[in-house]
Formats: sequence, C-alpha cells, structure tokens
Amino acid sequence: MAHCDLLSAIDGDVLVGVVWIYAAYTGITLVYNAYFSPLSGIPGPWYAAVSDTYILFVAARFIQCNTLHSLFERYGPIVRVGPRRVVFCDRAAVKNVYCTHRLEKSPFYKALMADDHDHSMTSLSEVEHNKRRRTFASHYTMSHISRFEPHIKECVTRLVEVLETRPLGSVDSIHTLRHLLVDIIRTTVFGMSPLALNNFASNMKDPICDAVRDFFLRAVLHSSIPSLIWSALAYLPHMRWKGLYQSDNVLASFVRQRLHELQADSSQPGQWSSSCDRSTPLMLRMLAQQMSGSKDALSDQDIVSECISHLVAGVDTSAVTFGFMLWELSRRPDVVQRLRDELDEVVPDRRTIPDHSVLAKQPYLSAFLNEGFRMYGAVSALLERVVPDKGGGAHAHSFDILGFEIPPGTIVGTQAWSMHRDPDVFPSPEAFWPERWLPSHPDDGERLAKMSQHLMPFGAGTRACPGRYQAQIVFRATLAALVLNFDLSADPRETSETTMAPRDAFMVQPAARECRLTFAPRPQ
Ligand code: HEM
Repeated sequence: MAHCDLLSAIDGDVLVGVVWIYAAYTGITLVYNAYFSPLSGIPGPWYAAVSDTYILFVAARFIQCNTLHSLFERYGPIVRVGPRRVVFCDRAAVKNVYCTHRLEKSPFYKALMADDHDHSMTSLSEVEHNKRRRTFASHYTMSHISRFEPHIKECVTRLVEVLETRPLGSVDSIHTLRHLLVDIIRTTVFGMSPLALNNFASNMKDPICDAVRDFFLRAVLHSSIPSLIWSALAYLPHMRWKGLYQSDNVLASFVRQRLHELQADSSQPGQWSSSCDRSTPLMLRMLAQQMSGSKDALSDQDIVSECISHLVAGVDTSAVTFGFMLWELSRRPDVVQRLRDELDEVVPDRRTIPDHSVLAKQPYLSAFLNEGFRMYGAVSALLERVVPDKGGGAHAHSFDILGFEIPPGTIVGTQAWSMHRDPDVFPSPEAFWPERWLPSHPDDGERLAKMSQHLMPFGAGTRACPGRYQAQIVFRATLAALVLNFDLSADPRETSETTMAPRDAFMVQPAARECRLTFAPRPQ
C-alpha cells in the first residue's frame, strides 16, 4: 500500500514537472520569438510573430490574402507574419527572391501533389524543377501554342452557340467557363476532341469539370487534416463531400486511361518521334521524349501527375479570373461600349472570331485584360520560398530583403494581390479602370512601364506560369466573342458585392463560389 502511495506521489510530481517544463519552454520560445529572434526587428503584429497559429487561423477562414494586404497597409512593404515567416510587397524584393536568387519553394507546395506524386509545381528544388520544366517548356512557347488557335476558336464558338441556345436565365459563368477550358486542355494537353461543353449543353454533369473545381480545396484540406482522420473521412455519407474527396482519383483515372490509349495506339509511335515541330498535344510530346530515350524523359507515373497538374493549373485559374472579369462587364456598360466600339472596327461578322494577331493589337481590349489580371488574377497565394543556408556559391553572403537580414530557413513570399494594389503604382487600386493602362499623354511611358513591372498574375522568375501565352490567346478570343454576341447582366439577389467578395485557399474565389450572370443575345 505504502509502495502504491509512493508511486502515485511520484507520478503526480512527474506530471506537474512535465507541465512546468512545457510551460517554461513555451514561455521562453514566445519571448525569444518576440524579442530575440533575428527577425524581431521586422514590423508586424506581436501575436503573429510569436506563433504560427495566427496565420493558420487566417488561412482556415479563407481570408489570408485580404488580411495580409491590410497588414501591408498598416506596417509597410515588409511584415513578419510568423516566428519564421516574412512577407513583402516590393518589386526589387520580388526580383531578388524569384529571379536573381531563385530560392527553393517551401514545403507548402507539397499539398498540391497530384495522384500522390510530384509535378513541376510541387518540385521544391531548382535542379529537380529544371528537369521537369524542360519536358514542357517548348510546348508553351507562343509560336507552338498559337498553332492550337483554330481549336481554341472552335471551342469558343461552341461556347457562344451553347449560351445562345440555353433557355434565358442566369448561369454560373465560372462553371460554364470551366467547361470551355477543359475542352481546350483536352485538345492542347491530351489530343482529344472537346466534350465538356456538349455535356453542359445537354445538362449533363461533366466529371472532369467537377473534379477540377474541387482539386485545390481538396488539396488544402488534405494537407491540413491528420492522415488518420482524413482516411476516416472517406466514409462520410455525403454526395458533395465524396465528389470532393475523390476529385484527385477521378482526374488520375482519366489521365491514366488517356495515356494507355495513346500507348496502345500503334499508328502513333512513328509520328511521335518526328512530330514535335507541329501542334503536338503535351502528352504526345512527353511520350515522344520517352520513345527517343531523351535523358529528361518522364516515367509513365510522372507523365500522369504532370498532366493532371496542367489540367488543374490551367482550368480553374482561368475560369475564376475570367468570371470576375465578366462580373465587371455585367455592371460596367461604359466598358462594354468601349470594347464594342473597338471590336466592331475590326470584326466584320460577329460570329467570326478574329485571329489573335489582330486582337492583340486592340489597345482597349489589352487594357481591359491587364486590369482584369491586376484585380482578379486568381492565384492569390503567397508564393512561398525558403531562405537557403549560407553555404557556398551564390548564397555565401547573408540574404537581405528591404534592408533586413533574413536568416536561413525563413519562409519568405509575396502575393500578387498586394503587388497589384500598391497605390503608388496603381492610384485608387480598388477601382476597375482599364483606362489606366492607356497612355494619357506622349511622355507616359515611365508610368506604364512601372505598372507592367508590378503586374505579376502569372508569378515571377523561373517558376512563373508556362500557360500565360495560352491564357492570353484564350482570354482575348473569349472576351471578343462574348462582348460581341451577348449583353451581360446580374440579378443583385443572386450576384452582388457580397457573393463576389474574395475568399482564398491558394486561389481566390468569390464567397459564393459561383458568379451567376445572364447572357442575353445582343440585338442585331
Ligand atoms: C489566368 C490564368 C492563369 C493564372 C492566373 C496562372 C497563374 C500561375 C502562377 C502564379 C503560377 C506560379 C506559381 C508559383 O510560383 O508557385 C503558375 C504556375 C503554373 N501554371 Fe499557371 N496560371 C494560369 C493559367 C495557366 C494555364 C492556361 C496553364 C496550362 C495550360 C497553366 C499551367 C501552369 C503550370 C504547369 C504551372 C507550374 C509551373 C512550374 O512550376 O514550372 N497555368 N500559374
């Protein structure tokens, strides 16, 4: 008995001791983070500096990009938002981090793995990334991607037909555009015929569109929920949840099946090895690299994960950005009129979409797109990078941002959302004003150049978006076709400032996760 009492007394003392040690350790860490860390000179809220809980809390409420933006407004162009996390909003720092030093990506990107495998976006190191990027860089050059222009125009023409023949009433413009973009990527990446817009026209669900829509949210949830709980969540009996949970599998099965079809198609291999100078879909290009024994060739599994990533990176980014632009058109008759005045000059027939070479020369159309990318470029995420050890080579000296020395291991990053809202570069940044991109007097070059240097909806440096030329072709053709053929309007009970308020999880989305608009055929 006395023995048991002694044990429980010891157990009690040990427990109290452990609690004390833990409390002391936490207290010392908090004090160190707040006052003695090499980052303590960087401005920012004290509660963000002491623990990562603050930034996690903000991210969990899907309000990270606006919250960080208000911190920039309050503290200036560099802010400490975690014990080892610093954000900045400065053009020179962007060049330094993404272009000159090309810092490695942070482990956050691993959340975006596809089919549980890496792809270019989730490859953290430069070396690993360079190898991947070489397999698709030539596919996305303007000269190669513009060979798909006839296919892109066919898809946009089909979109116009589908919208014309629908019963009048509102549609979710973002989901509608998703179908257009899936069809375009079916052609450019997979060499398949369009299908999604036909499904949309027949009111049938398109499983690829739904899976693409859910991919990013699933990725963010998957990475923040412990694996045991995540596995248990597979059994939740809720249709919408099941769709979201399985989105990665749906995409993987689709892409794997296409790979097998192409591999089984015995008429193709001869063509593959010589076809890379024509308009070759990306997957065929990758198979041709395999066949030719190229040292950069990807394995089958790597082709699958890479192609999934191009599908998800290309569809929702474009659909959401464009959806926000359409929302602006629905409430800005002055902007619609200017676009029509310009386009009517060069478009003899509204049903015929002009070539990209013609559309790219229209100043107001380009100004509109620049303004749309500025305000609504959908990748709002912090483009996180890690400050390397002071080893040898390029990083032998200490790393510096805006005069603050940043120690190795610190996560640093910027968000285009704030770069695009710097009032010194973009006066009245919350106003959608395409005219700001047009010269207002002959010596306006410096102002315009400064705005262009700050515009980074497609990221910066070696990891910047390879799909930006494709996006330019698609956006110009779609904008011209929709403005020429439809009057857009929004019912304020369905679509308003409140439903369109930005919420973000890697990508920005309207709060309602949709943008309902009416596309009424434009009177002749
Ligand atoms: C409005 C449309 C688009 C926006 C706003 C956008 C934005 C971005 C951004 C900001 C990045 C860099 C992310 C980082 O640094 O971590 C990126 C990467 C990427 N984007 Fe896009 N993108 C768009 C369209 C597309 C299209 C159409 C495609 C392809 C069909 C595409 C494919 C990719 C890929 C594969 C990457 C990863 C590149 C790499 O890591 O080497 N994107 N995109």
